[in-house]
Amino acid sequence: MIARVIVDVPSRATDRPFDYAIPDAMAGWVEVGSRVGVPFGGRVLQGFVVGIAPFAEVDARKLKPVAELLDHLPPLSPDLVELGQWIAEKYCCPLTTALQAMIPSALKGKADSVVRLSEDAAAEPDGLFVAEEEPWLRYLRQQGGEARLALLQERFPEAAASVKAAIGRGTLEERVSIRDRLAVRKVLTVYPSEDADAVRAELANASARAAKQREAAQYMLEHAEPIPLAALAQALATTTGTIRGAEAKGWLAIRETEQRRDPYAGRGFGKTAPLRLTEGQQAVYDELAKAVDDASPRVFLLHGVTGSGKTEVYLQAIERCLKDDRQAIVLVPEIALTPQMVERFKGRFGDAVAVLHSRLSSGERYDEWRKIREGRAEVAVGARSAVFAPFKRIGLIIIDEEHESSYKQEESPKYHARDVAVRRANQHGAVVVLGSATPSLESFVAATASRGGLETAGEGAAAKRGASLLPMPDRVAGRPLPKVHVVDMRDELKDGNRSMFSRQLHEGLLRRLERGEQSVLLLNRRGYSTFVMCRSCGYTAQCPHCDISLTYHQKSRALRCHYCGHAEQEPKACPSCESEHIRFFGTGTQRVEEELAKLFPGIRVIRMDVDTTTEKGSHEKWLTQFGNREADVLLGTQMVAKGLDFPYVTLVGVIAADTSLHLPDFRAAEKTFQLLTQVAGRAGRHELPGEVIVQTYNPEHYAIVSARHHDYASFVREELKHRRFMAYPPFCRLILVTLSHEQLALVIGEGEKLAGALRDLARAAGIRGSDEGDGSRFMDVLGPVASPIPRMKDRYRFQCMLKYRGNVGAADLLQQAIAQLAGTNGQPPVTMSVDVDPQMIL
Ligand SMILES: Nc1ncnc2c1ncn2[C@@H]1O[C@H](COP(=O)(O)OP(=O)(O)OP(=O)(O)O)[C@@H](O)[C@H]1O
Ligand SMILES: [Zn+2]
Ligand SMILES: [Zn+2]
Repeated sequence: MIARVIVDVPSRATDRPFDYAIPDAMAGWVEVGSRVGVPFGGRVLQGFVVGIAPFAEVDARKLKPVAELLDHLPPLSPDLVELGQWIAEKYCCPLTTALQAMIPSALKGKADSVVRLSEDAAAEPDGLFVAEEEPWLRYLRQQGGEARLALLQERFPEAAASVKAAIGRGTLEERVSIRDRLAVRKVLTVYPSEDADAVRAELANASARAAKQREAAQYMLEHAEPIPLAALAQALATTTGTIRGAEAKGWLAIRETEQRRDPYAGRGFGKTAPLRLTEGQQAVYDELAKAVDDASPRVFLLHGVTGSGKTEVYLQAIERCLKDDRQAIVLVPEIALTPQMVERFKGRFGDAVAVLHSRLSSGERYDEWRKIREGRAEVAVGARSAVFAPFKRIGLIIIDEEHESSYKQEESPKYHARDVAVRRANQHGAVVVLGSATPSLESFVAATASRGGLETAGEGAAAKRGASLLPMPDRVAGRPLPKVHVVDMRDELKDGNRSMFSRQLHEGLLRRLERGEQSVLLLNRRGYSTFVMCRSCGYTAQCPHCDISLTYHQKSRALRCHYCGHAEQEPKACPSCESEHIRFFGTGTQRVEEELAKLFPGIRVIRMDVDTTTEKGSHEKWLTQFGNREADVLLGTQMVAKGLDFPYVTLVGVIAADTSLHLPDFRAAEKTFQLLTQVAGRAGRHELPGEVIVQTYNPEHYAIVSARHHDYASFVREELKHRRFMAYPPFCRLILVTLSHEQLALVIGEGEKLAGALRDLARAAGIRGSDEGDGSRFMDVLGPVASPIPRMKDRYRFQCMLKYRGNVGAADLLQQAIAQLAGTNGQPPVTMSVDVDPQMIL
């Protein structure tokens, strides 16, 4: 039999299956989805089996055999391999990149060379043409004749020649294996002896000297439960050696067992029972339950205002799905994957929940992943990549806060979890629920297009199957949405208030302090930087390697580049005009915190931003403290806007609403509206009514006006007008190609060639531009133009944008165009990065 293998070299030239013979010993073990080591260009590389065939396409005698099988259970299933093929095609990336994204990082092994003495050489030392006193040889014998080559090299750097010679003669054999970066964690565990009566009898007669050993044996007789060796030693205040002594006497047994890392171990999750659904929830649930029972693929957009009880609907829909003996995946934005969220799922489904997110160690993530694959979990809750959870029978995939841009991966494979989820649901006959209080325009339009007659690009995830809209317009228990006040900061300045807090927000905070209620303060930092500027000449400090302002870090008094890490000292005088009036501008969270302390002496503030949440578990710690009312104010960036549900929060303040409004991104208004609506939704979710104060310099902007009135519909109406006029998604689709290289001329030249090739290919295929024809099917090639960040890490960046509509095969044309630019090595002379359906235009 033949294995078709995709080797783990992410390049265009190797992006196809290569055939290998399956050795007899491995037959039956190698499957589609298996991870193997295969000889390739003089090395052994890791690869995935994507097909098994009876015959090779090349001369069978030239076929090399698969060198090793890396796992006994294949890490990928055939349906995931197929999904990978779809991703590679849609997002223009090598198949290996797509497949690698589906497995935990702990499984991404690296090649490792092992040398061992050949049988003959080991038996017959004289047969070796190396002096017996060679230290490396002595070492090798001590190690039982085998050692990692890297270790040998490290210990005996001078021995390279004689080791190589020995390999050349065949007295040393080299074997290349791919070791996982991380294996299953093993612990030594103590078990009671199988023959308890015999032990009892022996103990009765044993000498008094081995008191501690007897104690250990006695303990195991009384406690039938196995216990880790270290724990037993500690409990008995003795050494592990003593317990091993008892083992030697046969009084107990010590075995190696696998320890599973459970990041939530020891945390009691109070069991929750399903709530009685409100009328609105019930109507939605009924629809979902029916679809889950049907087991045919469907997509729903659940548009429920903040606090409408979407999570409870998810929980009960999952329950329904589990009853059918099918599994469920819940995707949550990384930033919202708070303990609060995890608790809700663990509380309902207990141990059947596996949690996958980036704050887990790679070992923990590996164990959670295996819990899914081995069928010990039925619900996976996780960030973007949890869409690849290795379940066998998926019945339901929920994407909470579906509008979040973090569902799009920014590195290759640049997939969107929403689209992947829809594809995966099709494979499994599963239901997809996209939930949000502020659905993305793409999803909303897809779910209403059939009814409203909107003609759009119509290829989005939701559009494929005609998504159905499920509205939940009211909060549970008739609670009102909070009142939103918009404060015009220009008026504040006119009236002589130069503080970053308007009089209203100041007043609001004061009242909360008096009443012992809590406030959430959001500093909108998107598009905001804390930069250093000279007030005399306007000079701003720039990174010497990237065309971007340096960011000021107060703690270290240093200027740092967020793209390349370049750091320098804060300047004392302006490098341009030598003025001393150079200082840092901008409102970082640190400055807000200082200002709060000044204005409200004794105020207790928890600050959450990238600086205070780097440590593992810090996120969780801050939120627990806030939940316990150990602070008056939770101050933070975007991360305080999502998913939090605290009963004593009655005020939400937005310090600078419009910093994100003027970004050079066609989604700027949409993102601002979403952020404001989401953060406003944190207030007054329980008995106490809430209030929101939004500070802005653009009070008449429709994004702000709509957020103020909780009016999603009017926002969408206005925004769609702009999108249609500018021909942006959802009225077309985009592919962004970024070219980068150290040489500017090369980048521009290749950019011109690429754009030219694309235009020629389009013309040859009979595809017109948007200004010709009726606009229902077109493709425009824009650029090349300098990227918004024109230089990064000393590399110049130019971009081309494909704007298209209808079935034009844009990704395919792009691949062809790039292939035309490729040199003899199969690669174009500059780096090209392709982003299909880009979320970040920056
Ligand atoms: N049927 C119900 N009866 C009583 N309380 C409910 C019910 N459903 C939900 N709740 C409560 O209402 C509150 C808001 O619900 P939930 O957090 O699920 O809203 P949401 O729609 O997910 O909001 P957001 O989009 O703001 O995160 C929660 O405290 C939840 O426990
Ligand atoms: Zn100056
Ligand atoms: Zn830089």
